Amino acid sequence: MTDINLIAEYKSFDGKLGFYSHVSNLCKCEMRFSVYQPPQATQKPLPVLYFLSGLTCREDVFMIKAGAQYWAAKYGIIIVAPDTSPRLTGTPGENDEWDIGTGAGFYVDATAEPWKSHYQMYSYIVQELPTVINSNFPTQPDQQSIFGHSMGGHGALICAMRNPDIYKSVSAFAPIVTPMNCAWGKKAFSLYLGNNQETWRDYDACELVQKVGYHSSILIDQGTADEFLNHQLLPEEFINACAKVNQPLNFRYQPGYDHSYYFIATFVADHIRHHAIAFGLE
Ligand SMILES: N[C@@H](CCC(=O)N[C@@H](CS)C(=O)NCC(=O)O)C(=O)O
Repeated sequence: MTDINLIAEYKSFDGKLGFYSHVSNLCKCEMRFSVYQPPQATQKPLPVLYFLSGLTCREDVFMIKAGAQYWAAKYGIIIVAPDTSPRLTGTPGENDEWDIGTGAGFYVDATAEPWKSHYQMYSYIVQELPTVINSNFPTQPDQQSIFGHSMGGHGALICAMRNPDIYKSVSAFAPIVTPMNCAWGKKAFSLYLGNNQETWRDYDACELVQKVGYHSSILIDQGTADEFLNHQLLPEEFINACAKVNQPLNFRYQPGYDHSYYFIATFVADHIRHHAIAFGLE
């Protein structure tokens, strides 16, 4: 049993929403996450769906703003939302800019100084956090899926494509699909991974889909009024990359929607249903 500390707990849709902290061996600091356990969790082990948030978010934002708990309770799925980076690590510069360091871990394992001592978000999400969750909550460890938003959409896509045996399904809201080719990604990858762009490829969804693909259809929603659409998110790159290798992709442009959680809340039911189907719950 890995030690976790309960910070706060709320009844929600007959289930339980909890906020927790634990000491991460990989990130070498206290990390926080939230878990929604639907009412079915008191009766039997359930599938787990991980949600990775975007830049500047914490472990609470998805639970507060997306309205996912109703759907998690309907299908009987545990939802876990981790923080987006280590915090208070003492890494020089960690709090200087909103798109680097705190709140901006980019779901990579940093290899460059000064980030590499704490910023190990890829392995944290794929290995350490699931171990913590599976040893403290009534989960079915062989039934895991992942989704996310923006930077977290990028995280979900790369985690799923690199670990198709771990994740039954993947979906994303307004994901960064080619961090190697957008300003946010270039800045983060050059700082976290160094300047050798060869090492960036395994963290780029457009590269990965052509190299390894994914075993099932990927669902993506993207608002057409998203302020980051044309210079950061570059969805057409992913649509083209999937087409090249015949990767099944359900890409939906949503007219008039922006990058906010109002957009996510509008389509969250479709995403949870996508994962419920993969879990055999519908
Ligand atoms: N701080 C940035 C925007 C950051 C941003 O839009 N973050 C998105 C994820 S990429 C988010 O979900 N923010 C939290 C929220 O909307 O509650 C800016 O001012 O341009």
